[in-house]
Amino acid sequence: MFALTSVPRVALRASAPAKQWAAASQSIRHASTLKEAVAEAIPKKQERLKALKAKHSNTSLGDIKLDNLLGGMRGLKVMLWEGSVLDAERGIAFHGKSIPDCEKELPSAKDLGLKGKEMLPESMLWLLLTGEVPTADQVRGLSAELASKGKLPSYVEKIIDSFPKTLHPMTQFAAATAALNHDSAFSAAYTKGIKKAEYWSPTFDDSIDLIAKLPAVAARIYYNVHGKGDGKQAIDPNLDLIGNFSNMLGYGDSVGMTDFLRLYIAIHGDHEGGNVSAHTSHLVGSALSDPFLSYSAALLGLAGPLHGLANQEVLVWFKGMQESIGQEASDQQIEKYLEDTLASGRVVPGYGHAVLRQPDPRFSALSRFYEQTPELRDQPLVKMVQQVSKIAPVVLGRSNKIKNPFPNVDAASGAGLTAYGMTEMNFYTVVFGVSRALGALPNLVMARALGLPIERPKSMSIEALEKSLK
Ligand SMILES: CC(=O)SCCNC(=O)CCNC(=O)[C@H](O)C(C)(C)COP(=O)(O)OP(=O)(O)OC[C@H]1O[C@@H](n2cnc3c(N)ncnc32)[C@H](O)[C@@H]1OP(=O)(O)O
Ligand SMILES: O=C([O-])CC(=O)C(=O)O
Repeated sequence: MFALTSVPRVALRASAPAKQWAAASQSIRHASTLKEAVAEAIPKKQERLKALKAKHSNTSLGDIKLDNLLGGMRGLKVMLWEGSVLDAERGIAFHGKSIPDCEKELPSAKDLGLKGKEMLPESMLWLLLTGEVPTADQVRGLSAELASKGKLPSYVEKIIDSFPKTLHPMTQFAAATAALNHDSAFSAAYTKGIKKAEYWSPTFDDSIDLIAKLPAVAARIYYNVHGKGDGKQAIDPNLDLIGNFSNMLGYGDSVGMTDFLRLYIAIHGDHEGGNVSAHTSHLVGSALSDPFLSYSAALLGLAGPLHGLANQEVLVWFKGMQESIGQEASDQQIEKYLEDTLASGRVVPGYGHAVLRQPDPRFSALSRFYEQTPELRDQPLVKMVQQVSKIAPVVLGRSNKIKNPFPNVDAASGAGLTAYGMTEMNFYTVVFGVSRALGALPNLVMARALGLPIERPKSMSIEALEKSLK
């Protein structure tokens, strides 16, 4: 369906004049498939990168200090990442668009005539890959394409069914994702000797294939571990990606849950390139591992408690607090519980951030959803999330080491899932993992389109540092 021959010619000529690129970019709104739109966007990016390299190859972007080396490389500008940029004060922007911008501009469930009103993750995927807001028709076409590719091969179903129920769902998710590489178009093309300039095309095909299949992988794990859904992962060709995901998970009758999942998955999709999951997929992909392997590695990073698993940890922490001080706890009791958590040497999950220095706009988007949804507003856990979000910044702010005392997205996300009946907290990071592919995989496509090299930073031993800093 996506043979290279269907790619418009303009996309394949890297050195056409600038005017032509401008025309190509305007025509993206008329591209009928996402692949056509990406093919049209790529030459323009190649041209801009070429111009930057020609002019600024030796321009400094900042010094490297010992603190950077020892401090998890914070603040070092060392990666190219096209989908989004994170500002410490304003939060995430997807090709310059904030979450409220996206909520206004991206085609929503309502725009496609579906039940619900939230923006569709397909719209976000289109924006992340092309930098353009798609039309409702383009999103409808993408939804149909994803639905047509969503079914799992039976060998993967068997692999998932062979896992013990006690194996953490994230381990199952990463293992099944890696196994999908059996049918990787990129691996097959590479083995045949595809040219470097064409790498992006099978990378795109694998990426779309994986994004299409992740909901079914997740739902099968949910069914096996928690017994929800009907175990069949049937796909309705007339539904959007998340409409189908919600059905497979067994929540399809709840418009509220389906729409909440759309918002959740759209806003968790990308958080620039340096976070652990995104960076991992970029790093692994830079060795030309295919998208299934690269994203499997990303999921293993997402499974860490300081990153994506924090959404599970938040619920564990809330449960512990409710058991200790009850559901109707006073502000003073919560303050004391927070102080005790800090004193015990544990982190308060859902708070703090490596880059953000203000409340996470994704937290605000989820809070807005809760406030505007009558069936959620008065749920005890939702109320507690809001209550803690007012007290924790004060308590954490008293510590002189915590740089950001405000809530991040993980502080809010589990409460909505719980309120809609998904009480199995060890599945929450899997939902995050269905989402993060929207950002990580487009970056692999762009990295290959732009010919980025294998990532290989320099490391130093203590001895080497002592010598070089003498
Ligand atoms: C989708 C996401 O990944 S969002 C992040 C999800 N993770 C969490 O919510 C876990 C809780 N938060 C944290 O552990 C941290 O804030 C992180 C991992 C997110 C960021 O880490 P850093 O960039 O190192 O934060 P920061 O520079 O503020 O850390 C300084 C110190 O404050 C501590 N600190 C930071 N946040 C917290 C917190 N929420 N609770 C307790 N201590 C904290 C750090 O552990 C560190 O302590 P140390 O010097 O003894 O090692
Ligand atoms: O940006 C980060 O480091 C962590 C984060 O919020 C994300 O990946 O969504």
